[in-house]
Amino acid sequence: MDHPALSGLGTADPRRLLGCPAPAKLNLFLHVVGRRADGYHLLQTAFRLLDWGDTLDFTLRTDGEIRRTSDVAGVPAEHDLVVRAARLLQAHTGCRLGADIALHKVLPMGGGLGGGSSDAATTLIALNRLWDTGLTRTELQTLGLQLGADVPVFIFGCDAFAEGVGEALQPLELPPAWYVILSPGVSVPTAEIFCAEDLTRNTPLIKMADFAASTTRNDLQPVACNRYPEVKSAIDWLAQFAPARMTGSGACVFAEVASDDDAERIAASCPERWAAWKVRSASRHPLYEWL
Ligand SMILES: C[C@](O)(CO)[C@H](O)COP(=O)(O)OP(=O)(O)OC[C@H]1O[C@@H](n2ccc(N)nc2=O)[C@H](O)[C@@H]1O
Ligand SMILES: Nc1ncnc2c1ncn2[C@@H]1O[C@H](COP(=O)(O)OP(=O)(O)OP(=O)(O)O)[C@@H](O)[C@H]1O
Repeated sequence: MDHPALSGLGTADPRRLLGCPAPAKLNLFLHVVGRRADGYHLLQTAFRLLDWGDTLDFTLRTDGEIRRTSDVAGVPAEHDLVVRAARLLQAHTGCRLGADIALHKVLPMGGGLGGGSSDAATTLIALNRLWDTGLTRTELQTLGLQLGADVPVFIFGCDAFAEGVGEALQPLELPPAWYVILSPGVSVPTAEIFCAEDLTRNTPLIKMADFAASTTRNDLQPVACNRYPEVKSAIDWLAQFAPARMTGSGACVFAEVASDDDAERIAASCPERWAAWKVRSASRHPLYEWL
């Protein structure tokens, strides 16, 4: 019988899954609607998956070790969400297999693009396959939530309207779109923004059907702009071309534009001190069919 990993990306070797994508997300809006007793905030947000992200390679080990085989600047292996995700899956399932994991980082860290969370989600999805541990999508989402509030949506695997701390997900049908994304060159710690005294925490609830860019906002944006003026400068610059907004807790900002050409032109004219990308939406996670 074929090992499930045989149909892995980029290899026919059942011990390897190479080039597994970990896509970025945008929060098209983000409302803070309350706070739980444990300090975590209750949100309403729209997650949009993007056709752009990190990639990971997984190689089976039979000795149970989890090793990260690539360097990631500023993230020691023991803190890496990828390593933590692999250990969590081992502990949860009692699996005695291990893995060498190479992480090829493309997404800016602390960017609000969910890079670390997506890396963790891809690790759970890929190792569940490589180790044949057989967890369902829902079980992996629940496990992923232990690693971070943004992990479940990547396992859910499509654009979503999210409530709770971001884990109560409903699929969202959105037309394909082009975005320009700017990184203003600062890294914004998520916890610092959520802990800020000046954060609005009582935005009224909306219904999913009422979601529209014009009537929503990112409640974390004013706090991040106050503390990191480069975020505000990037929004102001991008807003010359199209309505611009911060994603997640920042620092990246984005605008939806009409075409590939517009995205190319705007990204190319970005001030040199910032990085800019033209990015297409992706309605499905590339590993969606693996669960
Ligand atoms: C801002 C978003 O990216 C929007 O999608 C997420 O809410 C953040 O998700 P994340 O990066 O996976 O965040 P976590 O690693 O779970 O949490 C980091 C810190 O942010 C704060 N936090 C996060 C999520 C949330 N709903 N309420 C919070 O108050 C907590 O202080 C937490 O200690
Ligand atoms: N594999 C990883 N990739 C990126 N960051 C990681 C990883 N593992 C741990 N981290 C830590 O997590 C922090 C946040 O990284 P990440 O890129 O996910 O932020 P983010 O895009 O703001 O996420 P979010 O949108 O989920 O808040 C980093 O500063 C880093 O210290």
